[in-house]
Amino acid sequence: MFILVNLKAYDCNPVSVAETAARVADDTGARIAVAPQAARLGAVAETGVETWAQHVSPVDHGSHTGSTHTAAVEGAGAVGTLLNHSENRLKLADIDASLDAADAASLETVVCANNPDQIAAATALAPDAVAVEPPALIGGDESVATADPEIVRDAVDAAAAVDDGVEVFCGAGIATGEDVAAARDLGADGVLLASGVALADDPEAVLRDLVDPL
Ligand SMILES: O=C(CO)COP(=O)(O)O
Repeated sequence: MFILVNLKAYDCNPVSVAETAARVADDTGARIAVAPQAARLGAVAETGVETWAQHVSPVDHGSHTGSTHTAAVEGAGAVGTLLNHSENRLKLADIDASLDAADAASLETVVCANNPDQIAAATALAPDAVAVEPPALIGGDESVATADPEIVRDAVDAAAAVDDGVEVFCGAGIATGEDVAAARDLGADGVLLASGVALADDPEAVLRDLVDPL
């Protein structure tokens, strides 16, 4: 199971979370990645943790003020990127173009989606993985794997029906090892989570608990 920690724009110390995640990954052999704000990618990558961008722009080099170019992200040390997070939705054509840009920079890709129908559409664009995250459960206390197990199962089936080489992750409300185990039992290959780590008093304890069942 892949544990991808999205720090969003939370008021936390990304380097400290990254150092902790790197230590827990080293100690346990679990695959843990951290996705900070774009401006902190380099600092996070320097900790040695697997580093992901939260978003990349669907643009080539050129006159694109304010964009997040994949080459810059890769140059800062990121190895992957989220796309189409429910808090940063993209047009279909822009997801496609961002995937091309990510491929050109050799970034791994996870396209987020709200529901199994969107998961099928996202899978057709051939990212490395898709992630189902019901917006209503994001930032909540109950994990998607227990609050809405059907959506995870249906997302796994929807992706497999289109391309069984695309992995399926789930996210929203995941904060414990039990949540990760439940997601795995529903067929997920990984989890996305944010507030459970970014807002934790003791991120190390949360990360160790998350990977405990793996
Ligand atoms: O949006 C998410 C991860 O990308 C999930 O957020 P929470 O873990 O805070 O529910």
